[in-house]
Amino acid sequence: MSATLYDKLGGQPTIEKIVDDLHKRILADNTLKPFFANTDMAKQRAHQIAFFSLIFEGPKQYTGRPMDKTHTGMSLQEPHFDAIANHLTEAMAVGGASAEDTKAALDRVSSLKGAILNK
Ligand code: HEM
Repeated sequence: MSATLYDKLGGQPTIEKIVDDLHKRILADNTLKPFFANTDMAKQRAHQIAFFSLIFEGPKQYTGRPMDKTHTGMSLQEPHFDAIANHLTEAMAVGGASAEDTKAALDRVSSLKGAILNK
């Protein structure tokens, strides 16, 4: 059996590192930061780690809401999505992910774009 993307990335410790770096980048980005003004970032961290585990074929531990319900009413536009995708790409590079694994991860996240933008 071939390794899952979750395993190839380095499992839970790497996903945690990537999410921490991603959240640092999001909160340092003035176009994104306001969206998270009322968000409990500790809870968000746990949900994001669990969500990536789910879509990268790691352990199924996600108990958050589906992507369309979560992001409804935020008036999210394509540039918001692209900004987070770019921060994720950089966080993955810093986390030591290969270009191939980063592309595979971004492909999965991008397949959720319609749901996240509620379009
Ligand atoms: C790029 C792909 C994205 C993914 C994979 C993603 C994933 C998630 C996940 C897993 C949650 C937690 C859901 C829950 O707790 O039930 C969440 C919440 C949230 N997301 Fe996203 N998201 C994305 C894009 C965005 C964008 C572009 C924005 C706004 C700029 C955004 C803003 C938020 C906010 C504000 C919350 C927290 C809502 C709350 O406080 O309850 N997300 N997202």
